[in-house]
Amino acid sequence: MSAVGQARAYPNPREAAQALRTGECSGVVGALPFDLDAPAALWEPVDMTVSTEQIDPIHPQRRGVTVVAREPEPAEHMRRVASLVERIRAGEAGKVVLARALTLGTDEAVDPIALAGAFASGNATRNAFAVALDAAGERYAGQWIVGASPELLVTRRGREVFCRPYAGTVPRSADPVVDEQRAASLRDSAKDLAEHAFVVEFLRERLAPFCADIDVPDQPALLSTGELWHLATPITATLADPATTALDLALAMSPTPALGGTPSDVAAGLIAHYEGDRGFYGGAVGWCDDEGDGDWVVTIRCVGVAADRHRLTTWAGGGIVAESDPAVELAETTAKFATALRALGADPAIAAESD
Ligand SMILES: C=C(O[C@H]1C=CC=C(C(=O)O)[C@@H]1O)C(=O)O
Repeated sequence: MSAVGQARAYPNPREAAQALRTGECSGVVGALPFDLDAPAALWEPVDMTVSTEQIDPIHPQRRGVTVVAREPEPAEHMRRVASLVERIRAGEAGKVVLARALTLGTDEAVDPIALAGAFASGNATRNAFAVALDAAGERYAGQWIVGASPELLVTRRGREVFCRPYAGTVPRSADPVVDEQRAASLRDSAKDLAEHAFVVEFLRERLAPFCADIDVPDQPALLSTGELWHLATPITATLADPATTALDLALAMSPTPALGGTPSDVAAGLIAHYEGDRGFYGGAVGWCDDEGDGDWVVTIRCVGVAADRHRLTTWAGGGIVAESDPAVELAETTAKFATALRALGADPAIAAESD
C-alpha cells in the first residue's frame, strides 16, 4: 500500500472514521497512537494505491549505532515488573504489558523508506511500514515511525474480518534442536497461554457488537519471526453491518491486551504511571479505503526516527501476568529489540550490554 500527498490531516481518528462513513473522505492512511485520545498521524492521501506488491527488501547496511539512553535502565525495568506482579497478584489487573525504550544515535542519517526496506528483508512475508508523523501536529513534525510488525490487528475485505493477535514469546536459537525445544516449551507454557488468552478474549468481546459469527480456534498456533517464537491465534468473523469500516474496527480494538492489558482502563493507567506517554509505539498503522476495506497492524518492532534522522528510538514490551519473572521479562525485551537493531545495521548485542 502506498500513499502520495496529503489532502487533509485527521489528528482526531474518530473524525476520520466518521468522514469515511459519510463518504466525505475517500480513504485514510497513517498511524494511531497508543492512547487514542492523543493526536493521530492520519490523513486522506491525494492518491492511494493498494496492491499486493511487496516493499523492495534491502539488505541492512552495517551502521555505527550507539545506545544514548535506556529508558528505564534494565534494573528499573525489573523493579517495575516485580511491582506489577505484586499488583496483579493483589487483584488490581489480570495482565499489563510493560515496555522499555532504547534511544539510539547514528552518525549516518537514516532514510525512513530505505529503513523500511531493511525491515522487509528481515521477515519472510516482506512486510514493513514507514509512516510520516507530520499529520499528528507540530510535536511530530519531520518524524517517522518505521518497522515490521508480525501482529495483524485487523483486516477487512467486504464483510470478511480477520485478526491475528500475538502474545506469548520465547527467543529463537541458532541451533535447530534448541530452537524446536524452545518452540515446544512455549506451546506448553501455562504462563504464556494465560498471557495469550487475555488477548483472544478481549478480541472476541470487541468484535461481538460488529460481527455475526466469530471463529476462534481453541489453541493458539506457534509462529516465528527471525528472532522470536510467538503464540498467535487466527480469528475470522463476518460483519453484521457492511457500513462498519476497517478503521471503525481498529478503533474499537486498539490497543488490545497484547500492548495494553486487562482490564483495559486499569492497564492504561498503570502503563501511564510506569512508562509515561508511549506516543505511537503500541498503536496501529494502516489504511482504510472508500469501500471500508483496510489493514491495520500493531505498531511494534519499530523505530521512531527523529526529524534530524540521527536520533532514533526503539521500544520492546512484554505481557506481565501473575507468574512473570523480572529477569525473564527483561531478557524477552532484549530479544525483541533485535528486530529493529538488525534492520538498522547495528549489532543486536548493544541492547544487552548493560543488562
Ligand atoms: C509488546 C510487544 O510484543 C507484543 C506482541 C507479541 C508478543 C508479546 C508478548 O509475548 O509479550 C507482546 O504482547 C513488543 O514487541 O514490544
